[in-house]
Amino acid sequence: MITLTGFGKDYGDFTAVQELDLHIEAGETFGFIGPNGAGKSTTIRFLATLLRASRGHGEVAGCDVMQDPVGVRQAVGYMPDNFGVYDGMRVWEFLDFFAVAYRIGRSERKQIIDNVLELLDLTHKRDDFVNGLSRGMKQRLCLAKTLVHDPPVLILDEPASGLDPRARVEVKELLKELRRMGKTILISSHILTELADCCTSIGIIERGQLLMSGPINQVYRQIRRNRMVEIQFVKNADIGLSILRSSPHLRSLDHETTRVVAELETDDEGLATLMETLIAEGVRMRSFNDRDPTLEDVFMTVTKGLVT
Ligand SMILES: Nc1ncnc2c1ncn2[C@@H]1O[C@H](COP(=O)(O)OP(=O)(O)OP(=O)(O)O)[C@@H](O)[C@H]1O
Repeated sequence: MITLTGFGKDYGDFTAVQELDLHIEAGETFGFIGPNGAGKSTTIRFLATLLRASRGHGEVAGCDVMQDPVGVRQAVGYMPDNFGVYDGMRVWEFLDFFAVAYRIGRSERKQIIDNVLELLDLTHKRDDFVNGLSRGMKQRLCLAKTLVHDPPVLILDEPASGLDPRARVEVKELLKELRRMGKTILISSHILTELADCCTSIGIIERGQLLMSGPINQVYRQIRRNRMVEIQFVKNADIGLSILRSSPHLRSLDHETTRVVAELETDDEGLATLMETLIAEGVRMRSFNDRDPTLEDVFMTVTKGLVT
């Protein structure tokens, strides 16, 4: 649904983005992660047809970003990192303004606006003035305006920045809902916890270079070949411990009475075999938890902290 091939952008002598290749499948929620100044907004603004590439090209929903910007705009709902709202406009008028810009007919507009307000839980604010809304509500309204033309692709630049924890959770829930609706979503952030549980794939960018990208679990696995397994024994913990200690895959072991954290250099098959052996030897467990590294582990491993 979104492809970038050799995309690069220079501002004068400064290269903000080098040669970036990216591929995002339909239905993905892609987290675009990088420190401040890494080149996220530059890439996003190109995809939103607001900036010309210095090299390379891009495609969104089958439309070439440079050759067919109108096609791209029809397919994309774009939320910039800094957005303005107009004074003296009511919430429904703000949405109506964008609906008109997308040439949606008068007869359809009211229903569309009602639906979008309901989805974003803003129905009760319909007649309020936009500039009187809280930051969280303004952010939700801005997300609402990206949806009025029902685009298959959403490109959201730091949609949860500056929000309090409750509003952040609401944004995450909304993203999940939009994914369920079949939208392809590209969301940028430098706040990792924000993206960890709502993305299906991620890309990590630093100093204008994509350091790593792919399905989130694959990226985790690439970072840490060893698996961290947390086991809670109910019976025969001593047998369980000796099985673990004799495993050729064991790299480290941390245990306290009935709870064990074992680091094993193995794959899914290896873990399944271990579980089988434990059960066959009469070890009873109440949990066997293959703990993934966190997004923060991945980020710290991949980036070098070169951009400030
Ligand atoms: N119009 C511009 N002219 C000159 N340099 C620019 C311009 N826009 C961005 N840059 C520079 O390009 C680099 C990448 O900026 P960009 O805004 O794409 O980063 P970002 O990853 O979105 O950062 P942030 O998380 O802080 O928004 C930065 O060093 C920035 O200062």
